[in-house]
Amino acid sequence: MTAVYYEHIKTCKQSGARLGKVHTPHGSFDTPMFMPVGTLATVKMMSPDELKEMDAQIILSNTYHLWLRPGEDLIREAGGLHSFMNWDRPILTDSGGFQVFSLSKLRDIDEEGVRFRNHISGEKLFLSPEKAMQIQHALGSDIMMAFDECPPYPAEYKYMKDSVERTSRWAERCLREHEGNTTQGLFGIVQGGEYKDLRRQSAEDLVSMDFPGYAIGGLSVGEPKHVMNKVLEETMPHLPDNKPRYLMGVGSADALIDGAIRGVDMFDCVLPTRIGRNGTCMTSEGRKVIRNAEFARDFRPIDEKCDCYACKNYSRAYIRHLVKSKEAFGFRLTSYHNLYFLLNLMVNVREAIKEDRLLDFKEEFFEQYGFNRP
Ligand SMILES: CO[C@@H]1O[C@H](CNc2nc3cc4c(=O)[nH]c(N)nc4cc3[nH]2)[C@@H](O)[C@H]1O
Ligand SMILES: [Zn+2]
Repeated sequence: MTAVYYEHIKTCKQSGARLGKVHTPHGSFDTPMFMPVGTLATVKMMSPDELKEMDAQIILSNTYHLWLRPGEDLIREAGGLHSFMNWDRPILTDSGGFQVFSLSKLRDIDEEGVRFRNHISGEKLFLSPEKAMQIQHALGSDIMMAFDECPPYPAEYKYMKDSVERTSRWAERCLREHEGNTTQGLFGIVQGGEYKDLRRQSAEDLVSMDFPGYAIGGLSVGEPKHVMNKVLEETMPHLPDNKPRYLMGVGSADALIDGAIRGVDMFDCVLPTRIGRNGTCMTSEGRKVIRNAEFARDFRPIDEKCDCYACKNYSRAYIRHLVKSKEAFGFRLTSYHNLYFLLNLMVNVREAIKEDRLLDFKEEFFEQYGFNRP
């Protein structure tokens, strides 16, 4: 049995979405699942106890950021990321490719890897498939990601084809570097942009290398929602049913539901904590910008249908006051609620799959959230 493996529980008769579990060396998690992002070895503003309180079953961290600061050697000396950040449940680490492209201006890519400048110190750096594996080995994450190129959206067909073929060659180099490692699972990342034939080629290349799981990359990079859904529908048939599928960087409520319907098992996004830090909350009636004047004397909870710590104990007026005053506790409450909102959404999605009614759930949720409103 590999370090990371998928257990299929059932498929929703109404939607085709699947209920499952992913088993890892640090425990298992239910799918479909949302994974809170802890880029710099912390899910911003949240303690591990609070994350457990909201039943976060797996969190993310990031190779690029931790390599730059504090450095993978220090984390290895600490006994790995789990002991460094006191999190004893599963951790998934992204491989750094995407972050190089989204954070470092001066960079160039060739067969060997990516040369770029450290976005903090400006020093010249080089990241290769092998280096990305070595860093994740030092971090000790349960699920590692292959080193890939996530081309900008949109990208020319020729560029995308060359990039997909290089990403497949890089995936082989990652597997070679990872050989013999029995305590960490390595996922391949499917690329190909919005080109159906390139998505197929990328998926077939990676499936032939027999990864324990597959991510769908190159999305949530500014493309319209219908393009994301189309790419998912065109990619899923080429991925095996007995392995997890992870849609990278996706985190709005509607995208999580639409992704689960199209067979996605794992999601991550910085959205809940990022918008929480500027005083915006996800609620069952859509997003509310709690810092707005309309909430100054509103003594209701953020979301009257939410039973999270923030909604059980504090009002919109109080949280608005804290956020306007730049009080950290205010951002802790909005972050806590937003993470809870998405984790709880996935609890409801899993329930709906169990009861073969995920399409009905989607309709009810979209109606209430206001997605269907013209
Ligand atoms: C919508 O929020 C913005 O967009 C990002 C989320 N979107 C996203 N797409 C991704 C694609 C890939 C990929 O193809 N490969 C690898 N290795 N990692 C990836 C990570 C990704 N994250 C947030 O960071 C935020 O800035
Ligand atoms: Zn709440």
